[in-house]
Amino acid sequence: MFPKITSMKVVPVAGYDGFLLNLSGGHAPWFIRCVVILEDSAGNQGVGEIPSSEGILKGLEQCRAIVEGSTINAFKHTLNSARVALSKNGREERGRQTFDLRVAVHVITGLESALLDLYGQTVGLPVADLLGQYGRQRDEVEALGYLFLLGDPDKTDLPYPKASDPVDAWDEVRYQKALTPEAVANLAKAAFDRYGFKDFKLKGGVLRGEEEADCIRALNDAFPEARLTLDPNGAWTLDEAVRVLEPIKHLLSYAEDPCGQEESYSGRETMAEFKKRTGLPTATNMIATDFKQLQYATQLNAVDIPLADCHFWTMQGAVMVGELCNEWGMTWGSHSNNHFDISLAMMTHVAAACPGEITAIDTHWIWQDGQRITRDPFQIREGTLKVPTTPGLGVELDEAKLNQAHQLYKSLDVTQRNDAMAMQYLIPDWTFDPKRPALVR
Ligand SMILES: O=C(O)[C@H](O)[C@@H](O)[C@H](O)[C@@H](O)C(=O)O
Ligand SMILES: [Mg+2]
Repeated sequence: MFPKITSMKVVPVAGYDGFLLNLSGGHAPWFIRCVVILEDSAGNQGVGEIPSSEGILKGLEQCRAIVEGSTINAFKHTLNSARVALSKNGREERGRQTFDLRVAVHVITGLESALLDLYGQTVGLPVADLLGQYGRQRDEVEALGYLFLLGDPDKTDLPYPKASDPVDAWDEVRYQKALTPEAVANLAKAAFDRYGFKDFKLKGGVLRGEEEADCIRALNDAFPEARLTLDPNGAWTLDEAVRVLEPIKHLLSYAEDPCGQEESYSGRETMAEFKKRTGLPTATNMIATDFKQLQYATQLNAVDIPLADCHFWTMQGAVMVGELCNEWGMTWGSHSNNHFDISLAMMTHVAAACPGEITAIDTHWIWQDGQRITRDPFQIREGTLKVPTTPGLGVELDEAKLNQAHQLYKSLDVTQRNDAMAMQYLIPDWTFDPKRPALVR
């Protein structure tokens, strides 16, 4: 007899964040996530982590009756029932912010992770070994150093974290203003010293394109061997994207969402045109975010690297994208948002199960490192994460830390990420414009 799910707990949590800038504005001093905890009749616990929003919390409640009482080995049936129930809420849009605003796919992923965690513990296999057609493909997953331009926290009265007891340079620079090529190179050096990254990505969509290109030049001077990329989240017009990136294309391994929807052209069309004009490979987490969009992106030859973040593709869906990439001569990668350590584990297992050559995964973890909700978070060493061999996800909740993060969430009265709030300290009345870098007003 397989165990049954005896309870489903949904715990919204919050952690602290720096003043990271992007097209959507500036990160608040906190970020919110949602932890799904399933317990089964064998006494095991399975966990999942996803973004949090009112819609996501409601969507999880909508699935409670489907999940509780279900048998572990029937997890696909359970997920399918959840999918069918959620699809009745109607069609959803990703939106034009840098982050994905859909509900159903996130809800399914939260449940899927916790169910896979439990199923893995029941059959004695790590989640990576259960995913996809082929299971585990590698024992180590490469991560890239995800750098951001940083606003000056002293220009706000918000409770941004400070380097009170820095253990190294990373602990200091990640909380300070960084708006110049030198400051970006310093961030990279500090991140390299702690984590050993071989590749770096700079979040763009903040300064003028040419100024961000200068940051890439500074990164290349500091790390001539590193694979570099710049991601303005589609802020630039096609012409601008070509103008900005053509002079530095020899320094980039690919361009992430350099352009997007523009006048009567779709983002898939402008990206295809960008590739033709520059010859640069492209990556996206904005214009190929479901299988239908991926199909059109592929037909148009708009994207080389779909960044299939498991939080909005589902874990099994993200691996399926990896399998398609492997068959079709594309490269799989993963996007990320601010996250805790359960998500780090989810992304590691997913990346481990994608066949063929994949690109180093995004992770915001370096901005959150030091905060945790599991006992022993996966570590990034020499730019890589080890894929565990223990059954399930290989993480154990730290109830005290989880409760602390939940108390922080409760104290905030925030149910949706909002990057405009902090940005308005830098530029009064600032509002989001998907075609204008955040500081270009
Ligand atoms: O500000 C951020 O955290 C980023 O812009 C994300 O919202 C975004 O999704 C990013 O990770 C991306 O690759 O587009
Ligand atoms: Mg991106």
